[in-house]
Amino acid sequence: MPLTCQQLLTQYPNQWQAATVHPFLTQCQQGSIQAAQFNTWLVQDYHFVIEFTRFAANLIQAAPTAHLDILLGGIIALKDELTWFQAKATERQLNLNQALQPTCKTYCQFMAGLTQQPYPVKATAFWAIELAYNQGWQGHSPMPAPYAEFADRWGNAAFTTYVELLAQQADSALQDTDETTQAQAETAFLTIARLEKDFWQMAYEGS
Ligand SMILES: Cc1ncc(CO)c(N)n1
Repeated sequence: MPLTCQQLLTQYPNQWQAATVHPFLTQCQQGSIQAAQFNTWLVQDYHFVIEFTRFAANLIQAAPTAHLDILLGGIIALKDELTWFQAKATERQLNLNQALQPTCKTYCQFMAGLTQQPYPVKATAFWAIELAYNQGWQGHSPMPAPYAEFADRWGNAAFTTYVELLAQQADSALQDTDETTQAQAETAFLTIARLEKDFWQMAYEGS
């Protein structure tokens, strides 16, 4: 039986919960997050999304033709997202040219390493990274201003649909793979779960 995205979620509920439920999100929802902590997350996530965009390009390079339409839609969303991050940083008078924190650097290096993996592993990882934010922000919605627009960006229903389509594409790529590739996809999923948890925590560790 080939591995599926749903199977990964069913098999590792605790790891996935830790990736998508965190005091950072709870405090955004309660409006009690410290500005410095939110700003740390924002600047680091901007850098993360830059690297994620490069990963998306690499995924497209390896994708079967039938998967391009959904992935190109993702690229358009990332173009908007990068511009939006810049606008949010300007509003908050944040300098985006800050050094990457160790956790962000580790996550970016992990994504760069995924480019060496076979397409089914890349597709599973791309899905998991988007699902983490979709579920994390949606699961702590609604949020009060000024956090509502952050919660909506990743928690909105259209984004949920996009993530479901990414799961279908990853599932179809996983269908015809050997056990080694499936094990690599599973390892990537678990690494992403850990890095997502660490990424929320990072907001409390630097400024
Ligand atoms: C850390 C992290 N994970 C996932 C996403 C979703 O793209 C993001 N922006 N940042």
